[in-house]
Amino acid sequence: MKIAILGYGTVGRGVDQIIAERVDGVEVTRILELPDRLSDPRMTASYDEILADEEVELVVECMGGVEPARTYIMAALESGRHVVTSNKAVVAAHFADFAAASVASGAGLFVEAAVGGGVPWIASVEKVRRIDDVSSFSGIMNGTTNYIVDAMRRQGADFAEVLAEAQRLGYAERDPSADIDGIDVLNKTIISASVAFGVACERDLPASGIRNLTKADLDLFAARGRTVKLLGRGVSEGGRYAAAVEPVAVAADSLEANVPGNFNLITAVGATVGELKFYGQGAGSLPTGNAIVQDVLDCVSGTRRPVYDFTSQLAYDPTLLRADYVLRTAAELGDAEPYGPGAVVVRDLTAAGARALLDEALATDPTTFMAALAVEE
Ligand SMILES: NC(=O)C1=CN([C@@H]2O[C@H](COP(=O)(O)OP(=O)(O)OC[C@H]3O[C@@H](n4cnc5c(N)ncnc54)[C@H](OP(=O)(O)O)[C@@H]3O)[C@@H](O)[C@H]2O)C=CC1
Ligand SMILES: N[C@@H](CC=O)C(=O)O
Repeated sequence: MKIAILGYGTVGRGVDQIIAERVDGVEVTRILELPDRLSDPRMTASYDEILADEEVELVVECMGGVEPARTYIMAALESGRHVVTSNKAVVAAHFADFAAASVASGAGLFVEAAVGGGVPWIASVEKVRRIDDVSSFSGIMNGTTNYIVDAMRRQGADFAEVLAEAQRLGYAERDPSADIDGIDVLNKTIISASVAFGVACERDLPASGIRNLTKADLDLFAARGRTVKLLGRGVSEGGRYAAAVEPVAVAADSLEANVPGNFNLITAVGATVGELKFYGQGAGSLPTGNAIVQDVLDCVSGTRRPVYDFTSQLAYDPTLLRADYVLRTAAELGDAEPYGPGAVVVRDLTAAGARALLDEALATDPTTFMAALAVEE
């Protein structure tokens, strides 16, 4: 099969390298690149030229961003080209439109690499759903922030320095605010909830990140047998679902606490299968390129052709996610109990209520950090 790659950055190069070195029967014949960087005979700056090439049957989109990625993906699907994308921002924003266009034209839509980098998460959730409803999912879905927290915790590294290293290694988003403010995990959580629950997921989910996390915060939690991980979570029960993104203070001996570097660990729960955990590199050129090439191979062989159906009648109910929350803040908060030096705990908040409380605290103390307390098993 002849394919085109849109965007020749960290992920696009990884895809090209893996196909060139390890895959027979797939050829990258076209690459969309910016006009001042046409360094390879396969490159063009014209997407129309790629669409006009009838030999190209599949388009790999790894440019990032919402536009023009949305327009290019829709045009490919409408022309009957299969689409494989790693771009969670555009999928989270337009998943239902892409799914409808894919069904209408019969072209395949593959989004494995958009969540969990090299971890085969999306295909596994699809497989779980052949037998079980997914009752919950939860996990570390961002390599950059896991890399940062791991280095701060194990090496006492400085937040800004280690973020710069994650950028150098190709883990971080173009604007790393998306990583450290939880936006990247929000997009991945929306996609995961859509696939896991078969619902057009609410986009306005509670989300917070680790921008204000300090070594002192990690020490505070360590003294209580915990560490902090940024988690995306979703739950579905009784015809309702909820999802959220937030730092969670997990037990120091939990699997999540001990996930190193750029690795992700995502858990799904189904009635008959029970708990399943998926672990691997969540970011980087070759792991993410691998996930894309796996999708390409599924498409070429016809072994997997996801059909996304978002017609489930689940109602969004943010009260399903509740926890106790620790805030390290100089702000005075009602209903708060002491937790440690400079920190308080507020009991039994919804994730949405906690996000509102965080905003209130940030208005007084912009350095406030908040984490949910994971229930001790
Ligand atoms: N890096 C990773 O580990 C992972 C990334 N992803 C996702 O994959 C996508 C790509 O990420 P990544 O490879 O890291 O990003 P990069 O910025 O490294 O690569 C994107 C490339 O696309 C180019 N580009 C942007 N717009 C256009 C356009 N209109 N025409 C042609 N080229 C264009 C960019 O050029 P320029 O830089 O000059 O704008 C850049 O070279 C993103 O959606 C990201 O979220 C998903 C999983 C893991
Ligand atoms: N910036 C993202 C890249 C992969 O999705 C991350 O760090 O996980």
